[in-house]
Amino acid sequence: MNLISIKNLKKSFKTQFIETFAINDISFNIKQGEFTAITGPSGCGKSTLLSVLGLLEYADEGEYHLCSKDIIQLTASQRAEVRNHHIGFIFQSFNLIAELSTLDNVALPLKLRGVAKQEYIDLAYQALQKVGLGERAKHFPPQLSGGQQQRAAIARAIITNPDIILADEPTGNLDSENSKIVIDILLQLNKSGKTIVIVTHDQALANLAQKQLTMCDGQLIN
Ligand SMILES: Nc1ncnc2c1ncn2[C@@H]1O[C@H](COP(=O)(O)OP(=O)(O)OP(=O)(O)O)[C@@H](O)[C@H]1O
Repeated sequence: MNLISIKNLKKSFKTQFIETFAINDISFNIKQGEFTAITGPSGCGKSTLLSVLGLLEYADEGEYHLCSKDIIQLTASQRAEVRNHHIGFIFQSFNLIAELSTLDNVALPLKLRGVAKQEYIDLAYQALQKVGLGERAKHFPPQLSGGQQQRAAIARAIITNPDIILADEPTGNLDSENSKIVIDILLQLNKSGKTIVIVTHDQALANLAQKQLTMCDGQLIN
């Protein structure tokens, strides 16, 4: 079953003097349970594509079906709802909130859903334990190493049990040892059935994926 279906997708950025076609007529499908890597040179549109898939950016043209739902037609609040229920996002720079404890960061997507306090605390502990961070629940992000922060970000991404995890250069800010830990967690999540799409410059990481989408100048070249 196709979890994601993209057809003739386009997105450009207009500044005063220039229009950049970041995504220029792209079509592809991603099946449930697939591990897909998006690769390509700097500036070819990888992050823009992931942001459109994650409903952080709007496409200009084309079709996007997620879980058979037509995403393009949705209002902003419907998109937020889809994001909260179906998508977990992992960023290169972790994007944890420094003023919240690790536990509260991880619990945030459930708080936004209105889940009861004891339930979100229990689930956040479970998610932290899954990524080997149970002992760090009360620490604040600045008190964690980069690798630990990314594992907390993964716990935040999986706490809602999303259909799909989108990761933009998830190992980009990590040393090789922490990269390996994060990659192993992503592979484990994929093994347990999660659909994963990563953007990466790391060809060794891309080679672990079942499918590679290679971009160049806003287009797919494979
Ligand atoms: N907000 C924006 N305003 C104007 N142009 C943008 C904006 N975001 C991206 N672009 C342009 O769109 C193109 C694609 O950018 P994108 O960040 O998607 O590339 P990328 O492949 O992820 O690059 P990198 O590997 O360096 O992160 C680039 O030419 C970039 O300059």
